[in-house]
Amino acid sequence: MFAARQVFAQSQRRCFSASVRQASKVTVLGAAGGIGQPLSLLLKLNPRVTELSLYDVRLAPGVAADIGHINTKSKVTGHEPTASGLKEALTGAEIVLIPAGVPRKPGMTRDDLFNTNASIVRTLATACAEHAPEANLLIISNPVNSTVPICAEVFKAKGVYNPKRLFGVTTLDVVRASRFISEIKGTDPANENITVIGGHSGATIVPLLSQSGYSLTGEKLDNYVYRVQFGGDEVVKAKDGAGSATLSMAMAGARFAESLLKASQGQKGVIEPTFVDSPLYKDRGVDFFATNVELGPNGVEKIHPVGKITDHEQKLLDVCVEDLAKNISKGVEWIKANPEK
Ligand SMILES: NC(=O)C1=CN([C@@H]2O[C@H](COP(=O)(O)OP(=O)(O)OC[C@H]3O[C@@H](n4cnc5c(N)ncnc54)[C@H](O)[C@@H]3O)[C@@H](O)[C@H]2O)C=CC1
Ligand SMILES: O=C([O-])CC(=O)C(=O)O
Repeated sequence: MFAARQVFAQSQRRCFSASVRQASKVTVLGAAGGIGQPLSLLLKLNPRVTELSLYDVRLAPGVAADIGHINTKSKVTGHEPTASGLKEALTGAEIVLIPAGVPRKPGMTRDDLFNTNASIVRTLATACAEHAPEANLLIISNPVNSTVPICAEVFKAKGVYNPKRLFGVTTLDVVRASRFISEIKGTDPANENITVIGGHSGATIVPLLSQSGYSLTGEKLDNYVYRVQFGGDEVVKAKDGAGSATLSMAMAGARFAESLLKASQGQKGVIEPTFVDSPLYKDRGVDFFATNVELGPNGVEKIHPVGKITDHEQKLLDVCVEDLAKNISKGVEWIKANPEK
């Protein structure tokens, strides 16, 4: 009996160590930018990260040297666009975050960034498919609604696409939705977790206040929804030509990476909203959709359905799905016409 129990305990330990990672290399592509620097700083402060690899077309070794002096255990390396720079930055990564690309200026939509950022993301996704095909890929570069489908096509073309490992980072929408309702209701934002579904721009961002038991109506509801959908524009306007959200985005990206690390290190019930390859609206031409997603050692563990919503939320959702279908097919068509050479 005792021997049998010992064998069982040993096999349990083996199972645990097979699925739970002890070393976690995290790579940031675009690490010297407005988001990249504070994001890298927050990752350096995270004890779950054992190696932090920073790549940018400029300044990454400098950022790495600076962050590397912080007295936490993780090793920090900086990589430049040399012949082997991207390969070294990516090899062995468990998580790759991509905030590389240009940000908006006042008067621009996220879609106005498409022409520049699509090719940056294509190049970086190609390198990820070659050097870190099994990593979790977290796309921050806008327009997320189109850059995520571009990455999926790059991975498919290389024969390494795993839909469970590709994530558009929409965490900032949830962070804002939670903060803004706490301002209205006088609650602690740390206790708010408003579900936000859809995509990551304007009308594709759909907050589901009703699922948290709130029932704003009329102008109050319209103002709230508008603020969540166009929170990014608020920051773009306030920065007055110097870019878009960087610090709140760094926090949101670090939170999402932390959740993935927790899940890969064995924690159960880790749920984050994220824009993933999703079955929910494929029949309406939408292959990617953000809802709450349970994370696990293999990336996406379970995609939650939208759940019960009000008629008003359903109207917002219908507009969202129509816009998203266009954003997604724009990315797919572009990458098919412009594959990486
Ligand atoms: N998903 C989201 O919720 C959010 C997304 N964003 C998006 O994140 C992106 C980055 O924004 P910021 O950091 O403010 O811009 P930034 O201009 O401050 O930084 C971008 C960095 O990317 C680097 N870069 C450019 N091309 C590269 C390449 N081929 N390889 C590696 N690095 C490259 C640049 O050198 C720069 O350091 C923008 O597209 C922005 O719209 C911004 C806020 C929120
Ligand atoms: O608004 C932008 O361009 C940047 C962004 O995605 C956000 O802040 O949500």
